[in-house]
Amino acid sequence: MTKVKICGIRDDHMVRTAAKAGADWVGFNLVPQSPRYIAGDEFEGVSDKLHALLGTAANERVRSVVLVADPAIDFLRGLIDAVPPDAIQLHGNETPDFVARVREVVPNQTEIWKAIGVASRADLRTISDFGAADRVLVDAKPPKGADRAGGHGQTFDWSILKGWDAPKPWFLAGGLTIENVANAIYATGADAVDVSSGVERETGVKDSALIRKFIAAARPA
Ligand SMILES: O=C(O)c1ccccc1N[C@@H]1O[C@H](COP(=O)(O)O)[C@@H](O)[C@H]1O
Repeated sequence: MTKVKICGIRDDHMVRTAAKAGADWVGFNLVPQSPRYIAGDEFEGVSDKLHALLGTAANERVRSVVLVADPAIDFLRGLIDAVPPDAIQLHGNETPDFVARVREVVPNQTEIWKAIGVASRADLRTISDFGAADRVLVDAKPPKGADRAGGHGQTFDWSILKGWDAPKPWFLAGGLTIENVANAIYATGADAVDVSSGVERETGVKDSALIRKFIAAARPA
């Protein structure tokens, strides 16, 4: 069954909605430039709000992911000490060496995911450099001049994944919607998908019905 991550959730109600709809992961965004940012106001940026959301996810038995971009190592230490998520998603310009450093400071029970923007088969080859990552998110590259690496609702040419021998577990991300997700899974062979913009009624505002429809579309009966 295709696994689904719903990213950019900002309130308890949507955590519960996603969990009840059958999401495998919920993602919380700590990228300040993002419209899905969960403001950090204390403890090196780990806010009470994030703490509460991670607690709700644990109660709802849905796995939690904290999305960061080019974080300071000390910031990650603070995050882990406060309340460790099930995964940390690195969605900036992190190098393979940096990801390896993150792996050293984050306990093994928290997975490290690395997002890679792709537009060609050559971009896919860079993935094998990220040996320290548990999973990769294969996402569209951001538009030119964008202030953040993801969450733009843009797809990429899925045909570049044809015949790809993935070196590790991976997600398909980038512009997935209730209309295109089934076709995207068919075209790429992805067994896990990640969505943010595609389940929003307006930028940064998740929609319960779209979350339910997206998960149903990713897992047709
Ligand atoms: O959602 C954001 O604003 C965001 C900001 C910075 C880095 C990543 C971000 N989102 C991630 O991007 C992909 C694709 O999102 P979309 O479905 O195309 O909106 C997804 O993994 C989000 O987690």
